[in-house]
Amino acid sequence: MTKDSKFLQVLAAYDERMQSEDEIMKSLPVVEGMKRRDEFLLSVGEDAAVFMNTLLKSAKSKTILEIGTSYGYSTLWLAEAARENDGIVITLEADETKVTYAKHRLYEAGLSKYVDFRVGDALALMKEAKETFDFVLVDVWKELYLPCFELFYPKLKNKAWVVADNMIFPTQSIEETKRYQNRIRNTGVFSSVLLPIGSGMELSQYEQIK
Ligand SMILES: C[S@@+](CC[C@H](N)C(=O)[O-])C[C@H]1O[C@@H](n2cnc3c(N)ncnc32)[C@H](O)[C@@H]1O
Repeated sequence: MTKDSKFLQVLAAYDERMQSEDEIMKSLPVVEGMKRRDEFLLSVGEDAAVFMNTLLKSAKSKTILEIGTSYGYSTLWLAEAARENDGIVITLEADETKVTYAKHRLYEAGLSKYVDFRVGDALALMKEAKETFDFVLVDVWKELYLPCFELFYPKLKNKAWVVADNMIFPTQSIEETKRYQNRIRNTGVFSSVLLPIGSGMELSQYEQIK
């Protein structure tokens, strides 16, 4: 993994924030943690990020959709691959404060040019989107996985990759993520596998019926 120094500096800042947040989150009762969830990065974590970054580069994916920017940790990794692929990350987030932070970090990493930040409700933004996608990361609140899928499915290019996070953890949202998993597997047009990376990722590749 060769990454430039600006990327590594920004990554170190995220890692520092992540470590202190992990301690706070561990000390909070589940209900309190849920109430305060907007304070935290809630990132996919490094293993999942490295996996997606590598996959994007091998697949040479150009039009990358991220549903759930949060504070931009996963966006950083997707954008680093987009730069190599001469592509773009379109990232959707409802919370403007988080987007402001993410924009600042991506600017520091020298990757702003490769990210199109769209602020608002992901479902509305996806309905408006004119693009078709080579890669989608689904990492929004879990009750939205299924409605999000119905909106991006018609916008997938042939052989597009779709990654959905939190298929294994947290266990409280397993019912919702399972519903997404059943839906994508039952279409019959995706090859899909559950990977024990990070919080569990459903990796699916779309293959158009000829
Ligand atoms: C798990 S976090 C994303 C983490 C991020 N992908 C990362 O790895 O750094 C989920 C994000 O989805 C956002 N979100 C929730 N509902 C949304 C909606 N309807 N439209 C857009 N964003 C939404 C939340 O504000 C939150 O920041």
